[in-house]
Amino acid sequence: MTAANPIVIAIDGPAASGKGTLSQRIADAFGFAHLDTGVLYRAVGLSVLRAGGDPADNAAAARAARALDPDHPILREVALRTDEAAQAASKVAAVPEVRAALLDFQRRFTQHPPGGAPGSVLDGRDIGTVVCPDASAKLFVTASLEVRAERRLKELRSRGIPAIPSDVLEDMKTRDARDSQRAVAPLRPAVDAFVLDTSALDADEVFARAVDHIGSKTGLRPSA
Ligand SMILES: Nc1ncnc2c1ncn2[C@@H]1O[C@H](COP(=O)(O)OP(=O)(O)O)[C@@H](O)[C@H]1O
Ligand SMILES: Nc1ccn([C@@H]2O[C@H](COP(=O)(O)OP(=O)(O)O)[C@@H](O)[C@H]2O)c(=O)n1
Repeated sequence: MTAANPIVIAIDGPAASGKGTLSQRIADAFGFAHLDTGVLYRAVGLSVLRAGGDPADNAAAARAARALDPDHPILREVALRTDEAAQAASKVAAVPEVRAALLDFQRRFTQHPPGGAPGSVLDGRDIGTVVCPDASAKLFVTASLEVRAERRLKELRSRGIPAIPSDVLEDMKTRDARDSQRAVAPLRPAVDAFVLDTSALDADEVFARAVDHIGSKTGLRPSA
């Protein structure tokens, strides 16, 4: 059975800041479900490309967003991790109809966390500001552009996806700019978010600080 008011932890930040890594650890530690919302935008972008369309075409992007459901096989493809999918994602992400369709998807997840979990952790760009403004705790995870590009390069190579350092850095700059400057749900910390610069912190240190913050907001401690 799902709790009446499931807890939501919101984790936002720019590309490769460590949001996904932190979110999964928090979800595991507190027994919550995790939704990487970037995957939804990547799936919409990739669907449009696969159909031979242009991710900046509002109608095509909106159609793909409305067709996405939690069982769609594209959500599990390795191709979602490529720069091509990331760029397409940040284009469809500027389309208001896409954001509206994905808002419903995300809210359903928080209201009924899979597996009857008592709460959920969502990571993205606008979780604390738009998707879950009433989240129990909000974190904004960031790091310098150079550190983030280096992390993404290592990650892509470890997944067997070929990557050129200067391209990865440029991709990140372009997406940061597009995500921060768009009219709808731009990337920015919520006023009540705890901002965590991870440039000089390893994943364990980031996790420890996040647990302290979540504890101070909710009174909860990790159960695992
Ligand atoms: N604090 C950290 N220090 C070093 N590497 C990290 C840290 N956090 C995450 N990483 C690594 O950086 C890469 C990007 O992290 P990820 O969590 O996917 O970022 P995001 O979800 O913000 O795009 C991954 O390979 C991850 O293992
Ligand atoms: N909540 C979200 C999540 C992602 N996005 C968009 O989707 C793109 C890919 O998101 P992501 O989280 O997978 O990207 P990375 O941080 O992993 O590089 C971002 O550049 C944003 O344009 C968004 O607009 N809102």
